Amino acid sequence: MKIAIIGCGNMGLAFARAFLKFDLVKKEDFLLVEKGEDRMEKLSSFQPGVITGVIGPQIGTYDLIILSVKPQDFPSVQEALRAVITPNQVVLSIMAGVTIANIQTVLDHKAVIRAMPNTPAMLGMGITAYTASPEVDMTQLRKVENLINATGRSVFLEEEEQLNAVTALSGSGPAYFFYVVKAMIEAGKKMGFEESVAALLVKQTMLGSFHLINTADKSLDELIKAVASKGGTTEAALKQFEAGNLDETLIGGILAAQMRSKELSKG
Ligand SMILES: NC(=O)C1=CN([C@@H]2O[C@H](COP(=O)(O)OP(=O)(O)OC[C@H]3O[C@@H](n4cnc5c(N)ncnc54)[C@H](OP(=O)(O)O)[C@@H]3O)[C@@H](O)[C@H]2O)C=CC1
Ligand SMILES: O=C(O)[C@@H]1CCC=N1
Repeated sequence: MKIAIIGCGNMGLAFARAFLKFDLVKKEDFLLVEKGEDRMEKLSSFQPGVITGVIGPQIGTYDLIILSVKPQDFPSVQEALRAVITPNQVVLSIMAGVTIANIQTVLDHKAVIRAMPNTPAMLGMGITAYTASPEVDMTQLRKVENLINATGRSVFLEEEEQLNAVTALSGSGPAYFFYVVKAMIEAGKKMGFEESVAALLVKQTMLGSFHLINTADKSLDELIKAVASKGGTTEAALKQFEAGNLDETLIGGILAAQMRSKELSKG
């Protein structure tokens, strides 16, 4: 399969690397479109078939076009892409909040898959939810699904609207996790540890706890209870979290992310 990627930043490149790792695409079958000079230089080590700063007619010869620019940069590629896109191509967009209908209209192109991955895709440990316009046939959908699965796991959604919630939950989710880890490391530093020691304590705690969630035959409440002894240290921390409505704050933040995704959908 020949793939053109428009916007080769964090996610565009993570996708390209994952496809290569699983031999789903040959290096020479990539066309990478990128704006930044320094970024283009970085891409050359990747040795793709073509690296370019402009969208030209050659794009029409690729099977799949991945749109991985920021939503606000999408207008900068629309006109050029609309002029060269061909009917048999499939567009895969990972842009937050940009709807299939919008992409179809501005590109005058019907076969569009919209997906929302997350940054663990860089390690092949991402989760991507996706949906497709009816004009994407089953063979095309399966091929793209295989590509997405090289970046981790995936889930097909019937309702495109749900991608706003996915964006808020798992798309942005890694940042919430890093935020909590960072705060815990800060607490460790405040208690007198070197950053490296605090980071080791926190990271291993998060890793082990994640595996407990996945393997222990206990609910999250039971897992919390198993740590929090009556009258003990954990209870003191949890009381403080509750007093500050930490769970409500987190839920509110995630709903704000969903709202932002909906706003982006309106253009
Ligand atoms: N980061 C994440 O966790 C996730 C991001 N997404 C979505 O993925 C998309 C990409 O995000 P991310 O990879 O983080 O962003 P990046 O900024 O890292 O990558 C986007 C790249 O596109 C380049 N670009 C901008 N305009 C053009 C253009 N006209 N032609 C070619 N290249 C262009 C940018 O260059 P320059 O920097 O010079 O502008 C940049 O290098 C976004 O739409 C985002 O919503 C989805 C899921 C998760
Ligand atoms: O913050 C954003 O808009 C993108 C979408 C999900 C993660 N990053």
